[in-house]
Formats: sequence, structure tokens, C-alpha cells
Amino acid sequence: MSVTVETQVIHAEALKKVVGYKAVDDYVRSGMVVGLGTGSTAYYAIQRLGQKLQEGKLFDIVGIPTSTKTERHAKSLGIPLVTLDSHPVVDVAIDGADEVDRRLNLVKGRGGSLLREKLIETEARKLVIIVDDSKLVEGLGMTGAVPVEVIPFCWRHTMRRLLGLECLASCNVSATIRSENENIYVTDNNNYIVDLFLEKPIPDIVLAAQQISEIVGVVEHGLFLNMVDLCIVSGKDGTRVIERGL
Ligand SMILES: O=C[C@H](O)[C@H](O)[C@H](O)COP(=O)(O)O
Repeated sequence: MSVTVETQVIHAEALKKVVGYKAVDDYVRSGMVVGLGTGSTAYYAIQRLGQKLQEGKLFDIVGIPTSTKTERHAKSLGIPLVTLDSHPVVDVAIDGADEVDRRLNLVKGRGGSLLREKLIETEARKLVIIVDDSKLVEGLGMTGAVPVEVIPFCWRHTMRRLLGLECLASCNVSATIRSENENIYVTDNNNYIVDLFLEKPIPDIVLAAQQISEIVGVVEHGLFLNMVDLCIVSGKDGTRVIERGL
């Protein structure tokens, strides 16, 4: 049987929609403060939330967007928005991920939004991650970059410091500054992103997260460790929920 590229794209979108809708249906209740993730999967959760608010199936919801893109999307659907400044406790946050390991540790930020995501999702009473099963990995950093947000000032120096980290010495690490349309990509926070590419898995991700954070020009990195409460995964055989520690 041959599967056309177009059919595969529709299939991939359907998998994202299933988990996005399920996250809102199962974990969002009226009166909640909801962290709104960023990316093509979180998009469907935001759609569902807007739909349920418009239909009166949910009420008294406020959302905290994790990017300017999500902010625009949520506003277009009439979702009331606040910030952590006024609402420091987030009842539930829903977001996608680039990679999810067996312990529900993540790589995030390949879409550029890791800093606001981590800031908001750290405060979530429940962090729900929504992915299709292509995001499940054995070792983090093997399917693409581990993004690191850095200040623009002397970014080459910061990149050299990242490349020199002892904890990544066995990974054959390389790095690029992220670009967009032949310019350096600028985050919502007016920073840059260094993408770290690893040929071998990080031996100790906790140590790596700590050592990356300790570099002075680093603002935040895309390793989200011990944050996730549950992950909803869709695949061709259906949808399942993986809870942390089970
Ligand atoms: O910066 C982007 C975010 O971390 C996204 O959550 C992540 O890249 C996954 O996005 P998508 O659902 O589009 O694969």
C-alpha cells in the first residue's frame, strides 16, 4: 500500500488534534488558571479551550500564554489572558514537546519559546504534555537540537563555553546560532538561541542542566527535568496517558 505525503500530513495533524482536545476535555475545569503552551500541538488545545468557552461549556477561565504567538492565537478566540504577575499559581498547563523520555523529562524550545514556557510551567500544579508517539525517545537530544537561550551580548563566547562543557565532552557536541530568513533568530525576550547538536546521548542530564544554567550568558535551556505530571500520547493504535512515576 502506498501512502501519499499529503495523507501523512493529515494523519500527523489528526494525532495532534486528538491529544490537544483530550487535554482540555480531561484536565481543564471552570474557574481554572490555564498555562497555554506553544507549538503546533498546543495549538489544538487552545482551539478547544476557545471553543468550549464560546459554547459556554467552560467559564471563568483565564489563560497565561507562553509566547507572543500563543497570545495572539488565544486573543483571537476570546480567551481572557493574564500573567504570572497577577496569577502566580497555574492550575494546569498544557504544552507540546520536542522529545519525551521514559521519565517524562523533555527537550523543548525547537520552536523558540522555551524561556516563557519554563517560567510558566514551573508554576503549574499540573503540567500536561501532549505529543504524538514520534516524540518518545530513549535518550534526550538525539532527534534534534537542545536549544539554549542566551543573551545577544558576546553570544559567540557563550557558545564556546557551552561547547567546552565537561558534561557534554563525550557527546561530540556541535553548536549553531539559530537563524531565520538569513538573520539571527530573536526570541520573544529579545535573546538568541544556541542550538546544541549531540552525536551521543548526554550521560547525566541533571548535571548537564545544572552546568548549562551556570554559564553566565545563558538565560535558560530546553531541558525540562522533573516537571511533567502526565503525558498524553497519540499514535496509530490510539491514545494513552503516561503518568510520572508509573
Ligand atoms: O518552543 C517550542 C515549544 O517548546 C514546543 O512545545 C515544542 O517545540 C513542540 O512543538 P510542536 O508541538 O509544534 O512539535
